[in-house]
Amino acid sequence: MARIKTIGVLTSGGDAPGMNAAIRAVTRAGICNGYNIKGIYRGYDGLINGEIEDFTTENVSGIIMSGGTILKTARSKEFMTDEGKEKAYQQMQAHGIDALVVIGGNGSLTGAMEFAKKYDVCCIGLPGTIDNDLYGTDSTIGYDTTMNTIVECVDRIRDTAQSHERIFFIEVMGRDAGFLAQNSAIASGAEAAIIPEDSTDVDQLARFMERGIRKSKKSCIVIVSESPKCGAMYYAERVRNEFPQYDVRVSILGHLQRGGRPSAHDRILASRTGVGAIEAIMQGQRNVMIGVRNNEIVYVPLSEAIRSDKPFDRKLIQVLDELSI
Ligand SMILES: Nc1ncnc2c1ncn2[C@@H]1O[C@H](COP(=O)(O)OP(=O)(O)OP(=O)(O)O)[C@@H](O)[C@H]1O
Ligand SMILES: O=P(O)(O)OC[C@H]1O[C@](O)(CO)[C@@H](O)[C@@H]1O
Ligand SMILES: [Mg+2]
Repeated sequence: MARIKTIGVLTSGGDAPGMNAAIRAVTRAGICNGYNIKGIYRGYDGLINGEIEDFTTENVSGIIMSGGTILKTARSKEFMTDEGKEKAYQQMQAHGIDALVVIGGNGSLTGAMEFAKKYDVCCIGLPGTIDNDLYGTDSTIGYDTTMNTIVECVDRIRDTAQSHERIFFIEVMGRDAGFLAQNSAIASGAEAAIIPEDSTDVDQLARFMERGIRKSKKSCIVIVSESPKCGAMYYAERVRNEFPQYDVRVSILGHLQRGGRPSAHDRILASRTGVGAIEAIMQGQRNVMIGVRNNEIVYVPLSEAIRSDKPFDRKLIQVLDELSI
């Protein structure tokens, strides 16, 4: 493969706090090491449509502290087709882009992997998603900020739950992963979490109600991981039917979880992995995600990073159970 001179950077999938810090790090580390950097707007859609701009260090001034993504983002249906990928490749050629840095979640990195396979281009992934569902990195950019946002919301809901002696089911994001739900439940002192990782044969609601009643607490907070069928509404309805003596309310936190200033942790993770992406390119790495494991930068093949079985520490379930008596 010819020497890489120009690197394109894009954000894709749901925005996540810290994506701007990652764009800044890729741009500045790239420029420091002699590369041309091009910002690609609106994710893969922008690549397909040629929404591409030369980036200087000024393009990324004053953004480290902002949520969202200055490059905008998209969930591109077209990139999932062969024709879409072909158009994207043609645009890369036309703009002289030799390598792509894709900041996004498991879907975005799946797209990068498929693209790299088909066209033999260098794609480097950065783990940018609030869901923390990428394999091979301890945390993803955005996860820590979102966790803190959830905890702040739960603290507030706790005040009203206690005053009215109610059970609250609070629904949080996470797609198919319960990291946000389980850890925010521990951090906010919630009474229970209902998560996909624990949904095998146990009725999580029955288990909680049994424990909850034993505890004779008058107000309870249950964090529920989003799910198309069994979200917070579903469990609240069940309690209304099966335990009519309780006063139940639901709060779905929704997209407020994705906004806001990134935490220091996410800014540092984004900065380290952004610099790591440029170092990886300089070392001739291809088609890897830059992660951090045990405080060390790691290169995770994209095919590994998108695995759907990121380990979930079941000890966390016990921690929550024992501390919520
Ligand atoms: N198999 C695939 N082939 C090509 N592109 C894909 C593929 N899977 C996903 N993508 C691209 O990645 C985009 C983002 O994926 P997705 O909506 O799953 O979000 P994500 O990157 O996982 O982020 P998050 O989960 O945080 O929102 C998709 O809209 C699509 O453009
Ligand atoms: O903003 P959208 O497209 O509704 O996506 C929501 C989804 O994106 C995420 O915020 C990030 O993947 C999920 O937790 C959530 O299910
Ligand atoms: Mg995802």
